[in-house]
Amino acid sequence: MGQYTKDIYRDPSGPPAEARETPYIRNFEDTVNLIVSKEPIRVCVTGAAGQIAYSLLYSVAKGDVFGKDQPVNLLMLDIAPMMGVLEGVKMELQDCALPLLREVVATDDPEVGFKDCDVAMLVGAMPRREGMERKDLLAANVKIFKVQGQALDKVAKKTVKVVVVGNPANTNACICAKYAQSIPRENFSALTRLDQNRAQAMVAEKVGVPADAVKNCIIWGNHSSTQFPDVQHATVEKNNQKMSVIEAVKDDNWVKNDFVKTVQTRGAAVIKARKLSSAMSAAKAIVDHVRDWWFGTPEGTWVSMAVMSDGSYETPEGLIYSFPVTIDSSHKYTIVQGLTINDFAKEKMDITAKELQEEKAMAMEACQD
Ligand SMILES: NC(=O)C1=CN([C@@H]2O[C@H](COP(=O)(O)OP(=O)(O)OC[C@H]3O[C@@H](n4cnc5c(N)ncnc54)[C@H](O)[C@@H]3O)[C@@H](O)[C@H]2O)C=CC1
Ligand SMILES: O=C(O)CCC(=O)C(=O)O
Repeated sequence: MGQYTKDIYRDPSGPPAEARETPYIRNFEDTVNLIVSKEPIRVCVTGAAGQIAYSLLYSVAKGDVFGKDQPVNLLMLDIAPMMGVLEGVKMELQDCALPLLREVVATDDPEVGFKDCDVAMLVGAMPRREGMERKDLLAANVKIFKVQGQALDKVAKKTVKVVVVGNPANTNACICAKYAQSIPRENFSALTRLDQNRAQAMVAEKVGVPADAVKNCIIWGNHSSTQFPDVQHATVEKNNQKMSVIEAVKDDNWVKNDFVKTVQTRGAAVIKARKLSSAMSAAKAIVDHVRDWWFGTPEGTWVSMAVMSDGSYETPEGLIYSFPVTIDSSHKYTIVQGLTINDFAKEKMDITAKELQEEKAMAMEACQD
């Protein structure tokens, strides 16, 4: 991949190089100057030869996640038998001629893939097939995350932000964090944004508004069929009026039954229809998750992320549990506090916590082998 230099894009009529320490935007050329003046960040995507990565890598490389002025070095990790395929993905990325894309590395060595990385998107793992629960993947996949945790611990930046996507995502993230002791716990998360997006889209359809008119749907707990999609605190804007989703939907039975069940089992429904698990929507959700972690959440809105439980809402500490969080401009998230939890919600939140405790126990055992 050719390296850009500031000189190639310098505006000849502009100030001399020494006066350009502070980037400014005046015209197209100055925008390009701004891009070339930023240091590339190092982003690792694992499972890079797989179906989710095929959409995700393009989005990252074209600026959907870290912004249109942030160059990226892509570190693509997969297993040895996939190196041929990965070379093809690398060629395609190069052939996109993307201005933000700098170095592209294809490797099967986690210590190369995670070297000095700023962000790690851990997608690589075995996907489930029709009829399986995500926890059926546990024994096979959890060991991948032990090895990757150890490698992150050794070679990644201590500020690295990690999102685990490979299932069972919450428990894999828990194991990854456990084996990366030198990296703060709060730097590890698992993806429940796809579930949030599904919930948001379902409510929007029910109310008859665009998806972005619905805010603050929550996913509590595990990215599994025990998760609790909750719209008790969500809002919707319809005909220039903001109201609660409960008020707009006016169907308590739907909110408590059809809605919850459909979101919980949407992954399985996609597998049944496509004979493959969600990929386009998963890649979009990863983009949403990491973009919000990087830039922060807009005032008055929260997003769902599975993060290390600190006991908020009486959840057991030490699980990677999905909560509503707000994020500030320095990448720090805070679990939203003080939401009213009714008996219906409490029961659902406990069920998913119990499943996570069981998964964690099984995962710890699998990691002893
Ligand atoms: N949390 C979520 O919302 C979602 C999670 N998923 C999960 O994401 C994972 C990936 O899904 P797809 O991309 O569809 O699967 P895929 O089978 O198309 O790709 C997975 C890739 O991971 C690679 N891989 C396996 N072991 C690896 C290792 N140790 N290191 C690096 N790469 C490794 C495989 O060689 C393959 O290229 C699955 O576990 C799936 O269940 C999928 C959709 C949503
Ligand atoms: O359902 C699965 O096991 C794979 C895909 C997934 O996690 C999802 O679509 O939510």
